[in-house]
Amino acid sequence: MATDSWALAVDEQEAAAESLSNLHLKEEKIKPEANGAIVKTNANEEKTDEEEKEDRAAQSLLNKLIRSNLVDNTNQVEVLQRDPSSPLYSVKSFEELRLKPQLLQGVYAMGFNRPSKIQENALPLMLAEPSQNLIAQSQSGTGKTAAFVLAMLSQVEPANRFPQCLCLSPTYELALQTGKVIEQMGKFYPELKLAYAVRGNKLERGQKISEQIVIGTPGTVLDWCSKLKFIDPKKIKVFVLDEADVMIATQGHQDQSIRIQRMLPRNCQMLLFSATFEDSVWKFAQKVVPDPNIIKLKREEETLDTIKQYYVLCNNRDEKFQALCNLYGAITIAQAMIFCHTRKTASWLAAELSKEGHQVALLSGEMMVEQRAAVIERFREGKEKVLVTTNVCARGIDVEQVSVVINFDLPVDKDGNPDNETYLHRIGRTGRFGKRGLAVNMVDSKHSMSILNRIQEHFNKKIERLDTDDLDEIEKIAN
Ligand SMILES: Nc1ncnc2c1ncn2[C@@H]1O[C@H](COP(=O)(O)OP(=O)(O)OP(=O)(O)O)[C@@H](O)[C@H]1O
Repeated sequence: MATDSWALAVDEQEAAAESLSNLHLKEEKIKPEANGAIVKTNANEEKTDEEEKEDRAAQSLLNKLIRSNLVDNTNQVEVLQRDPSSPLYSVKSFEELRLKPQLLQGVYAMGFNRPSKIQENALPLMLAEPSQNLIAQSQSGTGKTAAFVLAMLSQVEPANRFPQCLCLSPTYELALQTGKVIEQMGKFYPELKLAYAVRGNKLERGQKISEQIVIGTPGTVLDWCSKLKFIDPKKIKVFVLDEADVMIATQGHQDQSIRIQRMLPRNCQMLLFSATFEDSVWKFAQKVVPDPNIIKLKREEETLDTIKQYYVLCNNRDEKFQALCNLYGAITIAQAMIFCHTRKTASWLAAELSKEGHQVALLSGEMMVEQRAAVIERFREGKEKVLVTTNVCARGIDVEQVSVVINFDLPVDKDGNPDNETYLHRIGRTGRFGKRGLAVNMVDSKHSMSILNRIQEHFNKKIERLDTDDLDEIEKIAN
């Protein structure tokens, strides 16, 4: 097994390097279209060390860039009200929210017909009088951004030329994405202006900003509120903490957010949104949102119940490749994702498949975020049917319509043990929305066979052997 442990060491190094390089964002390309906000977009000035290292932010951005629709979620919403007598009810239409006409126009201009589940529950609460605090959790892509943007836009008074709503985002790029939603939704309010408090946006000392909404990263917002005094925090009516889970993964952001929150008036409405609710997020949420109402919408459970799982026994990488070629016709009936452990294997495999005349896409950690988004977008549109990628690179990215997953390498953790969570996450998405999923695992050594056995035991689900030289068997799995 000497070669195995050596390979694992190489893999580990590559995987670590991959996660580090995930945030090589091409900042100068994204230009905010803020009305009146001046933003200097110098990449070097913009990034902090923490942001470089943080790859959750890149995943979140990728998901935002590739997503054009709401994520379907049939799970129930859990609502915990602070005051049980407060009139909390769900709304089924945007009209029922009695939004200002300009906002209703903005919502419809964005193509939204009715509120999403989180919007339906959170909006009446956020718009209630007197104002209420809220902690809301719902998976990425379920409409949280639109929800708090509507809350900010409903409460802002455009005639007042000073900041009234403050929104914190974990990174520059995520701040720009949210800024775009504010601009789109608020476009029928011509007098409304938005400022980006991000590093690189240098204003003259002593200046007071007149934009009614400020969106930015915690460090710069803190400077603008305290040291530089561009913003009077006492005049803020609505304070939003977006992507709290991504936020606290970045060192320093948590403390800065708390320091900003302490400068705000007592009656300022505090809203906190997160895609997940680990303990750390929850603790942070309770520190920055006093007396909260809580809305939770669970992520749909991933399950292996509707998925046919197979393994193919091979002796080496070339045999795995041959087996994959034998399977190719069957797997490309649907869209397939092929996972490799390292970038090197992924690049090799994509090149070999292309040489065989197959059209495949490669998603790799060394690509810039926009390049990765473009690859996933093409795949999502069905322009390529097969996407070759690594686990690190594809972690946390939702590609909903995949119904075939090939583990060219089985998922292992950094100690070389089976990574059951990743296995479930990769495969457990394939059979969603009633579609049947298919998973094929390539095994090429005693070591990988033992990993497969441990995965079987863990999930208590049998993984059948598949002979890829047997055409009848291949036909069977395709149907
Ligand atoms: N009511 C709606 N009707 C139709 N589309 C919507 C609605 N609300 C949001 N969307 C769209 O759904 C997608 C996801 O929404 P949004 O970005 O608000 O989700 P999110 O929960 O904030 O995601 P994240 O956790 O990644 O920030 C966006 O493309 C958005 O334009």
